[in-house]
Amino acid sequence: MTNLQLTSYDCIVVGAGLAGLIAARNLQRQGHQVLVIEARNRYGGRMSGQYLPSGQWIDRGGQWVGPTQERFLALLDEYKIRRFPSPNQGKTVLVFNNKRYEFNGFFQGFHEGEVPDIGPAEWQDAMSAWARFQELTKTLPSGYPQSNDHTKKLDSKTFAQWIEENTSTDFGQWYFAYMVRAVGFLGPAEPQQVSLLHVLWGQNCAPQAEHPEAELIHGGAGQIPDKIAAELGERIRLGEPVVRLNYDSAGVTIETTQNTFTAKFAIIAMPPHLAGRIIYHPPLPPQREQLTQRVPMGCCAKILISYEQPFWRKQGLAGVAQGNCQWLELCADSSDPETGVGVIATFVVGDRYIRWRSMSGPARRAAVLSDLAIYFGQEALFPISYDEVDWPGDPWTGGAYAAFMPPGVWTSFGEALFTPVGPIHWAGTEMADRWPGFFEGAIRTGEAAADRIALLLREK
Ligand SMILES: Cc1cc2nc3c(=O)[nH]c(=O)nc-3n(C[C@H](O)[C@H](O)[C@H](O)COP(=O)(O)OP(=O)(O)OC[C@H]3O[C@@H](n4cnc5c(N)ncnc54)[C@H](O)[C@@H]3O)c2cc1C
Ligand SMILES: [Mg+2]
Repeated sequence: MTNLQLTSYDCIVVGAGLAGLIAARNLQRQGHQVLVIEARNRYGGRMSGQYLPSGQWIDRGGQWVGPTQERFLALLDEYKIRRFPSPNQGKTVLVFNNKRYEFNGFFQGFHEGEVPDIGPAEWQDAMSAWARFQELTKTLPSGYPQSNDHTKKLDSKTFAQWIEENTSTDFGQWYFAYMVRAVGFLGPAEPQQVSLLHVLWGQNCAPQAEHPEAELIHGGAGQIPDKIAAELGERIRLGEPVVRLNYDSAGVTIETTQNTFTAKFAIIAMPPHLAGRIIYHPPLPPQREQLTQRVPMGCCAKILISYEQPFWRKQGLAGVAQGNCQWLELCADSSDPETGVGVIATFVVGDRYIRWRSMSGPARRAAVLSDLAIYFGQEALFPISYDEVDWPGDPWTGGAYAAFMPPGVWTSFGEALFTPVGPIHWAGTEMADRWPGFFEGAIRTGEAAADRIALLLREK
């Protein structure tokens, strides 16, 4: 038995991640009665931080912001949160097939600066395939992928198939696998798991060329949820998973594990697979039911390793590394110059994650540190702290950084991602048409959902 709460709300927002918090805050600012219901005992979802004993913060979820992420930048400015350029002075390390290279450049699809000394045929193979990839992205119109003959063809292929057809060297193959596995394109995913159409779409609406990792935040992105939540005060309930949602044209009745609430509208602000776990009555349209069975989260753990100092700088290294090592394909310097502590953020992704997660805690740590030593030298073996964030093992997220589309999903079920069902509206970074998978996408969908509900409330 759950307790029926007598107040009826204008809108109940389910999920206090960034999208849900923004939606609720914006509705409340317009004078509407809102309630936010969150499963976890904390706000923020994938926006989550922590201070270490050293005084250095770490972001357990997302951490970076880039110059074209306008809504996120506006939010940072609104709360007077200061940023700093992501440290990248010095050489990048590339380790490919057990050979180590240092170079004054970087590549994640498009490349900048010096080219690594990988061999002209290998580099040329990657670059000419990149040019073809770019050409192919231009064949998609802007906005969500529509369903037509062209997109259906692209959606019938995995990214692995495209890589196979367009590269002829080991390095060329890895160049693209790295992009989808380490960098993301929403997911991240192993290339054989993701639709070519999805990758092309990700490249169009969230391109690395716009430098989404250009800046970091003093004190971390994880400080933001508390600031938004402070404005909502008592209107957020933590530790109450929503289990059931009944709806009709008059509104919604929402059951949590403890209580029952009613409202005119609901915004479900979470990744699609979690939205699909709620029991809806009447059942959702079959297209939506089918969609939420098909949108998996990326398989990725984040690891933050800190050191007395950013020791790699003494060797002229940037703290940025990429390569096909056994566990780590991407490392990034996340040291805040104001603390002096050295922090490397890294990820274990895809099939590497599955193997790594089956090992003991000490073995996982040893695996990560030994790869760091290959990239940055023996000092990497002696951190002052080591934090693993196992997002796939966390039932209230289920993976990182975000969800991705396997073949056939966009063109058969894509519309259900954002189409409201009666009084139920959707939000969350996965359904953004600009910067999906990023904080920016989450904010955009939260703002859009609040705008739509505000309009509907005026009409009611
Ligand atoms: C490791 C990692 C690194 C990332 N790096 C970056 C980065 O550097 N820059 C960037 O811009 N983005 C990054 N991202 C992505 C960014 O964090 C997300 O896009 C964003 O935080 C998603 O917000 P959201 O509100 O859409 O979803 P979430 O944050 O997932 O919020 C959903 C909320 O719903 C709650 N919930 C789920 N089910 C229920 C239920 N039944 N009842 C009640 N509540 C429920 C969850 O607990 C959660 O709080 C990263 C993410 C991860 C995980
Ligand atoms: Mg969030």
